[in-house]
Order: sequence, then C-alpha cells, then structure tokens
Amino acid sequence: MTARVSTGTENALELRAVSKRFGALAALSDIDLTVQPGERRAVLGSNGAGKTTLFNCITGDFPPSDGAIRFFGEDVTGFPAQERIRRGLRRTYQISLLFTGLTVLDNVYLACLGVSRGRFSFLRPRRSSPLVATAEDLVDTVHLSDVAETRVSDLSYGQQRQLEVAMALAGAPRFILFDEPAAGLSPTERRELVDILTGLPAHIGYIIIEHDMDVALRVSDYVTMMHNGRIFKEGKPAEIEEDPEVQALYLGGDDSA
Ligand SMILES: Nc1ncnc2c1ncn2[C@@H]1O[C@H](COP(=O)(O)OP(=O)(O)OP(=O)(O)O)[C@@H](O)[C@H]1O
Repeated sequence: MTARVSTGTENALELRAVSKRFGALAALSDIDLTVQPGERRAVLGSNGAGKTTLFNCITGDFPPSDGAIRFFGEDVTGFPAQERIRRGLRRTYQISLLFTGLTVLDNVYLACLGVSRGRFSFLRPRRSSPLVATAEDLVDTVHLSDVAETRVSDLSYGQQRQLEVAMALAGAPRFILFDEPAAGLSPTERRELVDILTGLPAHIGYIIIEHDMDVALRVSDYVTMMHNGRIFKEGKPAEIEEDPEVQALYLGGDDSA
C-alpha cells in the first residue's frame, strides 16, 4: 500500500487521532486522515464501520470525543458547522433534503442564496440576479439544464441525486463530503453520476462514502477502508481492488478484520 504522509504544505483536511464515543461504543477510534487540496478520496467500509460518524465529526454536526481536525491548515475542531460551511466545506446526506414542490433551478438558487452571506431577500429571484446565473451554471454542471424548470417531485430519483450535487456546489466550495450519492441508482444513473463527479472543477476535492466498489474506485484518486471505527487500509484504487484482505471483507463478508 502507498503510504500517505503530510508534506508540510497545507492539506485540505487533516484529522489527527480523532475518536468518537457514544457511551461505551467507540464509533471512531484514533483516526488519522490526510487529504490534499483537489484530491478525491473514497471511504469504503461495511455497515456500522463509522463512515457517517466520520463525516459528522468533519462537518461539526457533532464534535469528536478526542483528536483534532484541520481544514486548509486551520484548526476547526471546536467550530460549529456553519463556520465550516463559511470556510468552504459542504456535504450531502443519505436522506434527501430537497424542496420537492419547487423547480430544479429554484432549489439551486436557494442553496446559493443560503450560503451567500447577508444577502437574504424575500422577493422571488429576478432573472437578472447574478445568483440566478450561478444557479443555472450549477444546474448545467450536473447535467440537468433540460429539466431546470421542472418541479423536483417530477424528477427521477437519479436526477434528484444529481440535483443534490448541484446544491453542494453552491457558494464556491473547496471541499465536499458526499454521503452515498449512488445509493439506489440504476446502472445508467450511476454512470451519469460518475461522469458528473469526475467532471467537477479540479480544485474541488471531496470524500465520497460509497458501498459500490466500482463507483468508488472510478471517482477517486485514493481509497480509505474502514472497519469497526478504524482505518485498516489505504491505497490507490488499483491497489485496493487487488488487495486480498479487502476482497475477503467485501466479497466474502468476513467480519473479523
Ligand atoms: N448518534 C448516535 N448515537 C449512538 N450511536 C451511534 C450514533 N451514530 C452512529 N452510532 C453508532 O456508531 C457506529 C458507526 O455508525 P455509522 O453510521 O458512522 O456507520 P456507517 O459506516 O456510516 O454505516 P452505514 O454504512 O450503515 O451508514 C454504529 O454502531 C452506529 O450504531
């Protein structure tokens, strides 16, 4: 496996000895993780491995029990979620958070409005608003221009997941956490999502939690495998794919690693 060490330059994300306990349960134990700017990282692991807990600690949805988290060099361990968003961190959730009665464009516009500090307005968006143009660009980035004026409730499930990617792109993020964006998608929808993720601007790094090994390996530069709240393996996609221990865990259902 390729070793990942800090180069001394500013990393996008750096976790040092991060642990999270829920009572007696250690959901995360001693996690060290370094992700460089623009890097695309997949986090894989069985149910309960601690992947979503890892995201929650990084976003500030809840604090770690121990350890430190740095975002582009700044210690954000004690920062509330909103402060991390202001610094360019975004996430998507397993559960959809879309306004289903509004159009695709309105959803993205509202996401842009929500992250543009101090510019709240109760008026309907005007076509001339710069934020509308930004929202249109984001809709295009996720291949939804043809349905920009369609209500979200009339979109396919796959299109709704694409829309969630657009919403995460609002407000010029530097880093995005994608929580199982391919879950429930058809093979065609998965290919579309892979195209969208691999086509994102190069400066935007991300971590993607993904159960589908094929999707994870295609959209990432580097892979972190978790099991029982710990990192047990890291490497490039090709190394992970060929690793016998990973194969045993993923294909054989071995729970003893
Ligand atoms: N708020 C919480 N309170 C108590 N236990 C929790 C909480 N959140 C997570 N856990 C527990 O922590 C462990 C890790 O859960 P987590 O959701 O992070 O795993 P995961 O790898 O994301 O799994 P999945 O793939 O099923 O989403 C599990 O045993 C879970 O039951």
